[in-house]
Amino acid sequence: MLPAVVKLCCAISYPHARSMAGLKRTAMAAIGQEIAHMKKGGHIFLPDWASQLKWPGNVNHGALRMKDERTSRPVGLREEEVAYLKQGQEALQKALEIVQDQAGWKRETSQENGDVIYSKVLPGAQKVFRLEAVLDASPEELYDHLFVKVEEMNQWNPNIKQIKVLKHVGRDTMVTHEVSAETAGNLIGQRDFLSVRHSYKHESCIYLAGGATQLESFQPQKGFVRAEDGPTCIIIQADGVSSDRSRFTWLLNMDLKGWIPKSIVNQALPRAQTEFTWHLRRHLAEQSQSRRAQSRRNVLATRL
Ligand SMILES: CC(C)CCC[C@@H](C)[C@H]1CC[C@H]2[C@@H]3CC=C4C[C@@H](O)CC[C@]4(C)[C@H]3CC[C@]12C
Repeated sequence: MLPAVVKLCCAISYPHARSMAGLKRTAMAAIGQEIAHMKKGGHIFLPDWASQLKWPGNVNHGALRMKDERTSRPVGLREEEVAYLKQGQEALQKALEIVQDQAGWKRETSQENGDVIYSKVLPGAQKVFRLEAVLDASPEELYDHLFVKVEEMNQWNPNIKQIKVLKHVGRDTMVTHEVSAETAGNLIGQRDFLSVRHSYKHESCIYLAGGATQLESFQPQKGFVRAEDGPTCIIIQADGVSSDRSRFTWLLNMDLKGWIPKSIVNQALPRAQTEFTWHLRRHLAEQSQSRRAQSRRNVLATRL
């Protein structure tokens, strides 16, 4: 299929390509070479430039423009896998653009523990929420709970009924299916989501991005309204003061679909963020408690 499409494109562009001169011609030749490389052995080998995303000019995460040492290496990926990787990278880029555009954010709630939720209405009337919190865990630990052990999330978060990884693409990208739990009063029925999730580590920052996707073998299921999550991201930054603390920024950008009054959705979403963070904190506290108990047991065992 791909070779046929490439041939067709070449045929269509041939008259234009012939009349090109100078740099344009050189660029055409380079693209042609890359396509030839990509076809090798039925696998698509990502060229170096594939990981170079187009970042907006004045972002403070501009360092992301540098190469990601894990994806810049040519990796043997199938065509479909490359598509998921690209979707994940694009979700990250779009989500960061939303987070970093400082205009128009309104404070929704601020809590005694310092957590703040801001909201903003995007062009097209979609309202997004941004939670800022400081958590008692290192970035690696949060990455472990929120990305590596994503399938265990429903064990500590009752708002998530079920979560399954349907596909892994390398270490940093996956396709997940989530089912939300019933909400209090059941004003909003259960939703299911099919998302591509992508993680990106850069220096002391970890990014977890997500966006709605499709999988042919996984059509919307009867009885569920398929909602759309993303482009969304969580940014985890090491806290300057302590290595066991992280700054947590979470952009919730969710289209719940179905016929629910806007006012209800706009209350449910920041509440879901607050609850999620509450359960995450409780889980982290339990984890560090059981770690401490284990190390006490280890000390005792070595003394005996
Ligand atoms: C308002 C009601 C109907 C929906 C509430 C459920 C929401 C809060 C749940 C459903 C699915 C959940 C997501 C499932 C998977 C991930 C990937 C992980 O790496 C970070 C958290 C994240 C992004 C979850 C955030 C919370 C989430 C969006």
